Amino acid sequence: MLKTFQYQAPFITEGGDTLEGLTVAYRTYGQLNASADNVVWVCHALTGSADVDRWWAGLFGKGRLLDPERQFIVCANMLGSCYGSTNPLSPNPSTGIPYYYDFPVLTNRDIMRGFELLRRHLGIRRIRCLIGGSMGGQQALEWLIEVPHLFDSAYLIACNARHSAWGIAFNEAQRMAIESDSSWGQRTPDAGLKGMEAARACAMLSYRHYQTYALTQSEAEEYSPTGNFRAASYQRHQGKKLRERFHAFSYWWLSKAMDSHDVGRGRGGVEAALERIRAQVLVLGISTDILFPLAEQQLLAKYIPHAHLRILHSVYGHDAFLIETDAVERFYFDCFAQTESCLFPVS
Ligand SMILES: CC(=O)SCCNC(=O)CCNC(=O)[C@H](O)C(C)(C)COP(=O)(O)OP(=O)(O)OC[C@H]1O[C@@H](n2cnc3c(N)ncnc32)[C@H](O)[C@@H]1OP(=O)(O)O
Ligand SMILES: N[C@@H](CCO)C(=O)O
Repeated sequence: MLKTFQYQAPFITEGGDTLEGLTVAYRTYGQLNASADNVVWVCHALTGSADVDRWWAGLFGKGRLLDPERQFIVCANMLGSCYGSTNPLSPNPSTGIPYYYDFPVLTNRDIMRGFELLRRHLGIRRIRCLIGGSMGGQQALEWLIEVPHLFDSAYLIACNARHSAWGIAFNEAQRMAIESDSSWGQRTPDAGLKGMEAARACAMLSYRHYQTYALTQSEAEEYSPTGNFRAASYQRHQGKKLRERFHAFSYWWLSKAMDSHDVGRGRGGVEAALERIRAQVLVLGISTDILFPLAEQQLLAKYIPHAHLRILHSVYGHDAFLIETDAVERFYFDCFAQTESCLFPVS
């Protein structure tokens, strides 16, 4: 069941804006044990939600990496997202109508502070393992740096210390697609949806890889050179699929939060920031990830004091972390099985 936490004090963003009545939606699975040392916190990616059992179903269940019979699992919807937390379509308490374009630009650090407020509200004092992939991994990093002694271990997948010029360029191209929709600018919840379809199709090129498309979307031997190509119909399907479950406001604002990502900001640079981390950290990179290339995970592993780097060889590109769940789990157990940080001992 989705629960909500409402923060009573004004929330001041990194950009100096104030949000009143901040809401963080979250789900918990399993029970906190007597020694309160079985908390696993999961940070979701761009269009995920607090329903980690749905979007990471392959990792979830008895005997799996995320096992509610052994762990107390928390997953919160990131601020700005449209799955229950405060976002641009939430009513502005001072007017009673949605913020729309007046919503402040949030940073990954703001989003992490939303998690931290929820953590205190829930009375959680230790986190056994913090797990995040992609944008969720970026937020997990922010948290590991900001509150280093809170965490025993972390699993950071396909993420980076600072969003790259390449990543920002991909996001800007997507925002341009949304902004070119003639309905963008209207104060209605469905503004920009057509543009968001194109934005998602553009994003797919960064979430997958040449090899993924070659493997799954190549034409059969006999095909019409002037007809509809499989890859073209796939792109359109992905756009429509997102349109049915997301809105352009969250998409636009979350892409800005991703652009803001730089763990070194105000902390003396990336290297100094990463060196503050105290947890045992497994960093996983994906061989075909063109959005968060391996060099970015190598940099994390170089400067995080207790880091282990592993590489998942996959044809699925960046999104392999959502698709190749057996491999994601295996890397975790191979790395942590014999350590105290392991989520459960392997006999
Ligand atoms: C409410 C919540 O809990 S949020 C949950 C949803 N959000 C998330 O899961 C966020 C993270 N998840 C994702 O990004 C994605 O779901 C992933 C990466 C895990 C998997 O992506 P998918 O789109 O499911 O996989 P894939 O790339 O193989 O595409 C399969 C889809 O494309 C369709 N497809 C494949 N080839 C073609 C084609 N040539 N033409 C048209 N459609 C095609 C398939 O029929 C399938 O459609 P369906 O999902 O509507 O059944
Ligand atoms: N496919 C992911 C984004 C990339 O991690 C999502 O839709 O959340």
